[in-house]
Amino acid sequence: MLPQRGANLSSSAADDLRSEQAYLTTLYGRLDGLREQADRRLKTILLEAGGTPQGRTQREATRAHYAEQLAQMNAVENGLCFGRLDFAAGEPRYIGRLGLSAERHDRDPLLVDWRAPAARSFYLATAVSPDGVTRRRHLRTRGRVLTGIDDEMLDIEAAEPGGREDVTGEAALLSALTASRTGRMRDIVETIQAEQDEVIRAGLNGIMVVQGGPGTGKTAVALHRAAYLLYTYRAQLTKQGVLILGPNPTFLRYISQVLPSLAETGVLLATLGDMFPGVRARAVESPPAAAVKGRLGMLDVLRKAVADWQSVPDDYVEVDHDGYPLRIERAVLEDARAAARKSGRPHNVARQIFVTEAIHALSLQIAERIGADPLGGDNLLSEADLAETRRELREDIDVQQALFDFWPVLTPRRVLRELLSDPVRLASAAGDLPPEDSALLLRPRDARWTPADVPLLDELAELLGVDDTLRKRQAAVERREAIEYAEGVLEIVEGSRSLDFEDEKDFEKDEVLSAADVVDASAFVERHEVLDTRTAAERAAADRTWVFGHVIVDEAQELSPMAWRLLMRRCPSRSMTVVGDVAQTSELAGTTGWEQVFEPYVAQRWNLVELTVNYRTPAEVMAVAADVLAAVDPALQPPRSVRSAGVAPWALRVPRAALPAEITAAVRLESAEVGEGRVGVLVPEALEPELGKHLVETVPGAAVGEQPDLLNQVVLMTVRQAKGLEFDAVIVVEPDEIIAESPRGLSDLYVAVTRATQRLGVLHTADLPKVLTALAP
Ligand SMILES: Nc1ncnc2c1ncn2[C@@H]1O[C@H](COP(=O)(O)OP(=O)(O)OP(=O)(O)O)[C@@H](O)[C@H]1O
Repeated sequence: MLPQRGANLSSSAADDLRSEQAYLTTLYGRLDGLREQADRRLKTILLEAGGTPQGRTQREATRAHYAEQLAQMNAVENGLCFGRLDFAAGEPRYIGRLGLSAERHDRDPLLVDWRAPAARSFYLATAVSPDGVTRRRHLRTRGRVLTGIDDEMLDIEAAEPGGREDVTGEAALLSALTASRTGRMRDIVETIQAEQDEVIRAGLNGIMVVQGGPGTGKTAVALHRAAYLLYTYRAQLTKQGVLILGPNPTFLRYISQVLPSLAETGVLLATLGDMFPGVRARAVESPPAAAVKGRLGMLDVLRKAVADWQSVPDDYVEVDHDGYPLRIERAVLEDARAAARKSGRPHNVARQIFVTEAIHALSLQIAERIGADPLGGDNLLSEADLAETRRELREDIDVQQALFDFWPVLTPRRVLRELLSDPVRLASAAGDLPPEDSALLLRPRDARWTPADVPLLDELAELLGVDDTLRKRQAAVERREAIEYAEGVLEIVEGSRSLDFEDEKDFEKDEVLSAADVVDASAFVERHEVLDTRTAAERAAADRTWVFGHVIVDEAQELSPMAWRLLMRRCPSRSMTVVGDVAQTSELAGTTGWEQVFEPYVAQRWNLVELTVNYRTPAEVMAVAADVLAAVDPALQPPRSVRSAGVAPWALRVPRAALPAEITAAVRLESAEVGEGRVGVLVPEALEPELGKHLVETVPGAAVGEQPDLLNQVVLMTVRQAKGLEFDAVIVVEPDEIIAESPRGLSDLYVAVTRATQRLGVLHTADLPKVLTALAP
């Protein structure tokens, strides 16, 4: 029998709770049933072995399918069902993190996935435009227990006085917004707002830019959009994968729980520093140096740097070949180089042409010496002799080495490392780069990679290319060896056939097939080749040339033009969601206008969507932020806060010598105010070491350093590190220094003050900067 779908509209609150709990229990029962079924099937598959290569591939796909189903069902254990819609006519509809079908297929689903079209009214219906919905109900749960119900009546007459038209599910939304932060971002699936829903459910094609002020839910929307796209275009996107690019590893950890809680794991979360396989670029460098690396002017520098490795001798070099000295003249190498360059192929690929041309010229030189007709006739060497001469030259180690010296096989890392650490190479490649810029690039040879190096490495990988012939030759050799090995194995099997069965009296040898009867050596190799069982995201992470089905960029305003080139290469279909705020740009090579970014790639063919409501920062704090924003650019509008916190932001002037101790005191006070919540102390870069050291000495468990753990209750960091994060209480230290530290200092201060979800305080030793005078006592 179908469970009764909840209570009718007139039931009492207690009845409602009871009947909704019963429905929840039914849903969990169904989930458990499906989970057991998937688990059983998975175990059966894991016990199967052998079979044809095709059979094994199919089995692997089925295994992955059940494993994924199980992971999804485990992920939605908390908050499985969070909403219900009642309609003027028909059955109520329950909305959850996952769809659950009824056992009988002719019945309506028990639970509708939040991403399904049938769930959409849950996010869009309003009293003015109810779309047939009479009531939206939010179910609050802890584990499998229902703890509360929030109802919204959606007919105008029944609407509560004072209710707001601009938000849906106001009670549930406010409860989510005022909850203490935990150091990990939560999903917002229960309270997505209409303007956010539009972005989340937009189609897959084209570039959509989501511009929104701080706290408008850009990150939340980007993550939910990834989950929506994977649900709606699953076949396409699980194969190609979805990339989410975030600003730094701390931020990635902060958002890392959101997609798993939505039962989606097939997404690659990465920073720019992760985008070159084999390199984890984490070192910090000066913002001006990063800015130079981010500009398109670097393209010419890199091209020249590669060309500089294609050298020629002043006059000639001499090698020993076949017992005779062989002169390799400058002119021969110049001609070979010109031919290779003319091919337009990447350096490592064009190398084949260089070598072929040079060897050809040298073979003629040798023919001249040994094949000259003493009687003055044509050269005595035949075409076959010449081919043999070329083969000998090719195989001569000394010749190979000489040609290698003039056109070496190069890796991006080597070229970039040498370029940035060798003043002679840098000066030669710098070209039109102003000397002060190229001076910023120079660094020690053993310097660690920085995120701004990654687009340069990627660009060099394109300029250098990979000479596949060697790799293919190597793969063919390996396969030949594997077949030889397989033939050996089959011979052993064949040889041991009589031994295996010799004790069996009634054994009819000819009736038993041995391995060699059913499989030849090459099929044997295929069968034993390891299947690639990695997900698209895992394979993409290891492959520089991977092309993603969709790319989502967060804090996109910080990316440099060189970084955009890298990203566009990963997404030739230009299926992208780009979220950011041009008022928050800190990176000097970042952007302050989206047109500049996309014009070169898609001209006008990109969409701009704006988010206008701030869900994070209360009105009192936003009033302070608005003054800072006006100083960044008077044309920019701050987003509208959805709530006020009832707490006025404060500022306190303290003597410089007392600053560390005053921070500790303020942290203690704010910690007491926010209870379980988080306190963030945002400081100028220059003061971070000193103030961080003092804080960890005086506040046990405070997190500081390059990648502080946000799970700690108190975290001290620079504004740059705090990009995209939030804290219940924020203490901004020395705002005038934050402004002075960078040409984008005002934007940095804007970011700093908008990190607060409840409380904001400012500690300063000099006069308050003009933009914060509203805080003066
Ligand atoms: N519809 C919503 N329901 C509940 N919480 C929401 C909603 N939208 C946003 N939030 C919350 O508001 C806060 C800010 O969201 P988010 O970090 O995505 O904003 P943002 O636009 O990326 O901000 P910033 O530009 O400052 O990084 C988060 O705590 C997020 O969970």
